[in-house]
Amino acid sequence: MSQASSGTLPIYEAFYAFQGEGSHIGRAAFFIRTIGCPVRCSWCDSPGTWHKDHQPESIQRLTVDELVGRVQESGAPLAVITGGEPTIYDLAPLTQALQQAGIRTHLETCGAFDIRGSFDWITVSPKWNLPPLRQNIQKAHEIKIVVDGPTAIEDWWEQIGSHCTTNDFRMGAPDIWLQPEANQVGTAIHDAITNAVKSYPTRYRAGVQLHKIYSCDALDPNSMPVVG
Ligand SMILES: Nc1nc2[nH]cc(C(=O)O)c2c(=O)[nH]1
Ligand code: SF4
Ligand SMILES: [Mg+2]
Repeated sequence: MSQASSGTLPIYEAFYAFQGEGSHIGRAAFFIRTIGCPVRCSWCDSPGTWHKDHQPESIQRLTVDELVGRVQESGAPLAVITGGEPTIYDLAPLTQALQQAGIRTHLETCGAFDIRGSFDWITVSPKWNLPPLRQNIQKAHEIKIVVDGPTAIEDWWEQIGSHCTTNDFRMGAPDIWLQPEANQVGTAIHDAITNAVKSYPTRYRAGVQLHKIYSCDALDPNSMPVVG
């Protein structure tokens, strides 16, 4: 995997919006989306980040200082580092600089790589093409399962359930969000999620991609078009 060279990262987009998913849904957040993802999910909504080695003109490599400056200018209290798959890079210089500037650091990752950096919040969204490491499931503050078919919920529980020390949110278990895959939104997936939440009420939460309903990312001209 390639490394960030001397305090720079290849950035696909950096924009100000609100967190559209998970426990921080609706909170103002600055998004830093790195380029490069070896996972290649069929329904990826950021496939533009896949151009790991090919860098069209629109793709920028930014320094940590530039990135922190942009977050500060925006006024956002937190920065969501996402991708692509951001953990293919050493995120320690960026996260340290953000935290020193008083900005909280949140991570969106598939969990398949070592996490290098200091994060206030870790979201692991596991992907079958490259399943997560046990230690990352244990580090996660929340787990986001993209429900892309009728067996997705039980298949993922079989895969990661034993990695969780407890499955009861009252005992400090991470929230496990069930989020409908955008192209499959419809009654069957919604019903499957509703039934799972009712059957396992301490384990699951029903999720949504609120930013797609609002199209809020597009309000910032520095955001790239969302697919799906
Ligand atoms: N507004 C907004 N919220 C998000 N939460 C997770 C996102 C992601 O692409 O990782 C995302 C995103 O792309 N936009
Ligand atoms: S892990 Fe995320 S960025 Fe990578 S292909 Fe899958 S959905 Fe897209
Ligand atoms: Mg997205």
